[in-house]
Amino acid sequence: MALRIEDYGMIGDLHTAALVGTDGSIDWLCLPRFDSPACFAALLGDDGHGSWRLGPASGGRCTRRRYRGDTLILETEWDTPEGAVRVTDAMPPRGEAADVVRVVEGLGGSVAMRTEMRLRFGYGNVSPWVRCHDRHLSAIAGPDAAWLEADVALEVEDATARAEFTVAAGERVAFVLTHQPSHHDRPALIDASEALDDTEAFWTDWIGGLRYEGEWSEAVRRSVITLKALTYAPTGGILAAATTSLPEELGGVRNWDYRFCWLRDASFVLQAMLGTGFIDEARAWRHWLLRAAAGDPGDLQIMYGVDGQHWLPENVLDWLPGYEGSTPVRIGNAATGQFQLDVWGETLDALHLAREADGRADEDAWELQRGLLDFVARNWERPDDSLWEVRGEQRHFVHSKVMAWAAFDRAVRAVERFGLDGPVDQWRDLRDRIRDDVCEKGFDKTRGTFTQFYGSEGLDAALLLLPLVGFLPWSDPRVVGTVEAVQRELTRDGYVLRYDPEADSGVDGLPGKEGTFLACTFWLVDALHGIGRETEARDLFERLLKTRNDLGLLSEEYDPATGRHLGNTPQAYSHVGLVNSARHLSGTHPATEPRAVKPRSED
Ligand SMILES: OC[C@H]1O[C@H](O[C@H]2O[C@H](CO)[C@@H](O)[C@H](O)[C@H]2O)[C@H](O)[C@@H](O)[C@@H]1O
Repeated sequence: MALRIEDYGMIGDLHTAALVGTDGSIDWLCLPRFDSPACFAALLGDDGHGSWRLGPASGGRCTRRRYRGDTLILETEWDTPEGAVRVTDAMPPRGEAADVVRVVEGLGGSVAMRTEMRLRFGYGNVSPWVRCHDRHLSAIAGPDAAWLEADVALEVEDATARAEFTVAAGERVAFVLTHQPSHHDRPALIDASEALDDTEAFWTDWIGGLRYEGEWSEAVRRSVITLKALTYAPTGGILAAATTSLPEELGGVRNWDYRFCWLRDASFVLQAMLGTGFIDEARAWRHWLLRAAAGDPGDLQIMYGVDGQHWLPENVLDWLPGYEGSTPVRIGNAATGQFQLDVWGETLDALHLAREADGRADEDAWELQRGLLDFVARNWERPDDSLWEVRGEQRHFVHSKVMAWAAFDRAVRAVERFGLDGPVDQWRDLRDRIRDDVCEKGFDKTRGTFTQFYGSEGLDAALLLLPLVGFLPWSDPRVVGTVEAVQRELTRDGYVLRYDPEADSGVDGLPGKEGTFLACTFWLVDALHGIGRETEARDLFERLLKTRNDLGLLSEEYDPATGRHLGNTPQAYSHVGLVNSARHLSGTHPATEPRAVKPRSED
């Protein structure tokens, strides 16, 4: 059985990522890309679906672990009765092929070690043809080939490689797993020590670009590193999370594939990246977006593959029993075909932010924006599926309409600030019409709160974003009433639910419940700060920091009753929330300014 979600740490090479457990087992790894089939899928099944354990022969969880400085090099240590040992795991910057480097180091005494590697391609469904000669192993099946080079002799039985060895203090034993499409020649061998040095140099250099002088600097650094690790370097696409089908309810059906680039999630990531000085990432994402969204603006999808791929059909992997029995295990995502009005607003907001940060107009981006604005002008009155991607009836979701308002607001500002060309009076008029529509139909005067959709009895945590996007000021009684209603009715032990799935006779069309949503809880921090309840905001933020695992990672959701992480991990949304709330509370981004970003040159 897989470990608790919070027991996993992530290593990655900006093409893909692996999850390493506290027991030294890699239980998740898709090769060669984030969205490729997994070769280690024990996370969603058992060892028979692929895993690679490396740790003391006596087994058990590590005594401690940490990332080496501000890098994605993971150091896992065990203190055993015989002595102490460290396993250092990393994926070096991608060269010719994908590599996973694991180095065992004796720290004291003499420790008996064991490794057991089951490569199972195709999400655990394909057992490869494995050949082994002393310290070298090769595995091949269909499109995949992998090689393991070890400093100790390997044995193979039932397509499983094993080795037992002892490390004394000061000794090192290295393993390098390399993957390449099977029709390519075997790539050149890499040296484990040099690879670790390269990995350290890469991350140390990258984090040097951070511009953040606020509080909670350690947590912010780890979150931006995690966000960077969720970026697909060849294209600049930003993933929602590194996994598929980690459940929002243990044993439930709310299991989705997050290994894609949602325009909404990526827009949130951009806010955090731009707000901490990473302008290059914003440029790369803008280029990715211009390529992915090229064509008819009406065909804009809410998500794309890491390379801009449009077709992401949802399928069920019926041979995988799921994380703690949570089925179905899905790959692909049917939400691709949904109409989520907010995405047009989020995308236009992100392009506006990127332009502000860059300080110059980009003709191609403006042409795309004009097309998107035309679409919003013609479609903002349609019901949609909302940012929560509900699979029930389409509705007039308040947050979606507000993001349509934001689309025209940013367009007006772009014309005013950059002198760009466009029908600005028409956009001003639409902006006013949408605001009037929302305030008339989306506000419940009796309860003093905005509602989830027009005429709804339910609330929505996304309503906390209304002042953040500049729709109304924090001082507006309707904003204060909404923040208080969300806090009163949508929290569990202080943590925020996205919405009540049972309100309005079941708004999302799905059975079961889910945990509290971490991004929404960070939005509540921002909202409490915005309405001047500073102490509460800080207390909630501190509580949220405690929900991070020992490595500073957050999944999508959290169950306050059990203290367990839920949903896909690590999740960009959650880490964005952390970075932005830290910035708000530290005063490096006043919550009263709609998503204002200070250009790096002004820092
Ligand atoms: O709850 C139903 C939906 O859940 C997923 O969507 C959530 O994750 C997305 C990626 O982070 C995020 O953009 C969205 O706001 C969240 O609701 C899932 O991807 C959907 O298919 C599913 O319908």
